[in-house]
Amino acid sequence: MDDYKFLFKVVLVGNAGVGKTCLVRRFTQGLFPPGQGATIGVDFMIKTVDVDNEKVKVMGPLTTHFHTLTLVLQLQIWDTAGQERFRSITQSYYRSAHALILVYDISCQPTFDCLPDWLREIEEYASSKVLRVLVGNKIDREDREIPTHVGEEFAERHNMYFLETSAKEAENVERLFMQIAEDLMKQARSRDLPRYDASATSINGRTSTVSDSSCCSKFQ
Ligand SMILES: Nc1nc2c(ncn2[C@@H]2O[C@H](COP(=O)(O)OP(=O)(O)OP(=O)(O)O)[C@@H](O)[C@H]2O)c(=O)[nH]1
Repeated sequence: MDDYKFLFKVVLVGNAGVGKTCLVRRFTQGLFPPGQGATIGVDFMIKTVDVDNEKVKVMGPLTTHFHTLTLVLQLQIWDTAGQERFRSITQSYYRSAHALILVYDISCQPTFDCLPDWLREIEEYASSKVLRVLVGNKIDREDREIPTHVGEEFAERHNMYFLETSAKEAENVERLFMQIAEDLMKQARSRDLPRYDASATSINGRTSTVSDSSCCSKFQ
């Protein structure tokens, strides 16, 4: 059995208090922390999100047989501080991100108004290939200020995926991260999973990389 471990870096950004930490805690620990304090600098968590098996045909000079590959997918989720004073620290985490989640609070107009500033930062510091997702959080709240279609239009205009979530009510949180994982996995598969052909007698020792900034390796 051969295992391939894919590690993808996902970074959350957005104004202070929009719920970045709560989204991460909901996804990684299944809870909504009471009295969540502001993030200082950057925090990170790892979650193994998917284990997939793939049968591949291995054709040797004498025999042809099937091999089962176990694909293990991990998300390394970086939760950055929204406060301005941490900005120079958090910027340094953009570069190696495979996906960036830009979060605003649907009940707080200023967090939406700041999105263009965040996009400028992303453009300046992140890879141009980064997967960008816009998230309107706190949809459980009744004092909504930003209608869904406004968020949707903004995302469309800037080539981003869009999703509304509630970390509190666990709405769309799993879907958000799983969609990202699936997309990144799709990219990785189309690029770098080893190919098996007539000349391949052994698949041992192959290493798969997700992209130039990735950390993805075969483990024994
Ligand atoms: N109603 C509601 N409140 C939420 C939700 N998500 C987070 N909150 C609340 O919003 C506040 C800020 O949440 P955090 O997760 O700390 O926000 P943050 O974006 O990580 O903030 P910084 O670390 O300062 O950047 C907390 O009081 C949370 O309880 C949500 O989905 N619904």
